[in-house]
Amino acid sequence: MKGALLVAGTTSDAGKSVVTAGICRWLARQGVRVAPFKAQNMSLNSFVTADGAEIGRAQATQAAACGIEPTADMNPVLLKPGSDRRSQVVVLGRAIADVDAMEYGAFKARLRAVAVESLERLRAEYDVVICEGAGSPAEINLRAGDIANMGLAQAARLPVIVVGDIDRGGVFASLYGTVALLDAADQALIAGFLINKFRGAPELLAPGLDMLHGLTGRETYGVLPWLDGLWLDVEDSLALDNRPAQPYRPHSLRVAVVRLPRISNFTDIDALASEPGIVVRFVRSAAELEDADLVIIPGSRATVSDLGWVRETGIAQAVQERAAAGRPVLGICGGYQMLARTIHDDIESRKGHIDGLGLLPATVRFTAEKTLARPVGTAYGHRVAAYEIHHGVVTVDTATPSRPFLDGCRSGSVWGTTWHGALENDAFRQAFLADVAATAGRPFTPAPGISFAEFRAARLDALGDLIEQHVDTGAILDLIENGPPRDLPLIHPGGAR
Ligand SMILES: NC(=O)CC[C@H](N)C(=O)O
Repeated sequence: MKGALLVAGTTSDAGKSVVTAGICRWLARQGVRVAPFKAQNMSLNSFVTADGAEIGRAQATQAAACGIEPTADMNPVLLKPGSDRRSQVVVLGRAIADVDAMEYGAFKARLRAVAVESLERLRAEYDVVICEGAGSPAEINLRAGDIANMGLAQAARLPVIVVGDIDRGGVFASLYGTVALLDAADQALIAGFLINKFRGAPELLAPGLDMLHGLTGRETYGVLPWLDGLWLDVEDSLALDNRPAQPYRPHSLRVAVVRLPRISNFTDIDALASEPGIVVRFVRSAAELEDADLVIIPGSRATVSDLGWVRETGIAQAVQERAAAGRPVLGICGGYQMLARTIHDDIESRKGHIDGLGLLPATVRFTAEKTLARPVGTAYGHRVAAYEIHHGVVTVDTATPSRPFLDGCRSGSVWGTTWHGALENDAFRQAFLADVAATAGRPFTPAPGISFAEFRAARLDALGDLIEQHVDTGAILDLIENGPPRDLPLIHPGGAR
């Protein structure tokens, strides 16, 4: 079979990434040569491909669902917001500009061609490409310049399914309204719907689906049940904030991750979810650090401004007191930079010389050039493969004694590294956690035989199962191969007359 499909959504966080990953996994299991694609992604979770290109983390995970190596073509445009107004624009894996929304408009026409070419290359290489939209296709103010939703679907003649999140409520209005707000040509590509995050009684939903069909002439291809505890690296930070706090148990290792305003690559923490007996909480206040065995300051897209927030919230002082008391703290990339003595930044914040928290003997200097790398090293006697994404270059001050830790250092109970993904390495993670537990005085021993790769594969399989069990897969295959049904009715938007 050969073809493609675009998975759009009524809102951000409707579940497009998860559905795309699920369809990819299900197709790959059928022996189909399939690849994921997202023309334009806005995310602070990114990944470095084998050839050193930066792409959205979700596309890397979807590639894993397909059983293939991620490439820059799978996410040709990545926007990384550094403030409410400005984003770094990454094109085919390289940061090319830092722009506001108006300036970005000027790039768009060029980027549509880039995205369409990437998709064409993927379609030449793979039999099926499952494309993920961005936000909602019914952002009518942005339709003219769109490259990720209907603009892409038109350019590449893609059939489209729209995913709606029933847990938010208003799912019928948003599905109907999404179609009705589009012009006739766009409507002709919208084949039907998927309902996501359903946890009610199917018999109560059924009449609504019939009515939706009557109103739109379009099928609902499936109703996906709510899946608890899917802590997936395909999620964005919106989903992160909806995560309920887990209870601490007496023997659990308690990890508090500082929820920085511009948190990036929080998927680093994901590997901890594979360890039984670890409870991870994202925290915003100093008080919440108190009972944690390990505090992690994760990556940040805006190190200096997030460091300002860390000081304002009192978290800085709490972390300094912890370190003085010999309690564990780990800084990763932006978090590591914050733990340094000084930061020189004329690039990201343009704030010049800033004092860090001074918990590690290190100095940070921001450079215009972005480091994108896939380093391999050793720690605790185990091999560690990781990835790096940063402008700030940290130099460890050898005049002050500290111990090496990955590419960074350890001083007392404070560890710092620029490396993302290190915790995915099983033997290293377990040795590090055992050290943390011993330092914190917590009777926690990592369970033997845990494999993050297997844990991740099992989760991707669960998504494949979700599609297999709850979606009319025959109809999806038909869409992929033959495009949208030809007789789809036009919904007159109505409007005031
Ligand atoms: N990945 C990160 O945490 C990046 C840290 C910082 N924003 C830099 O670019 O250096």
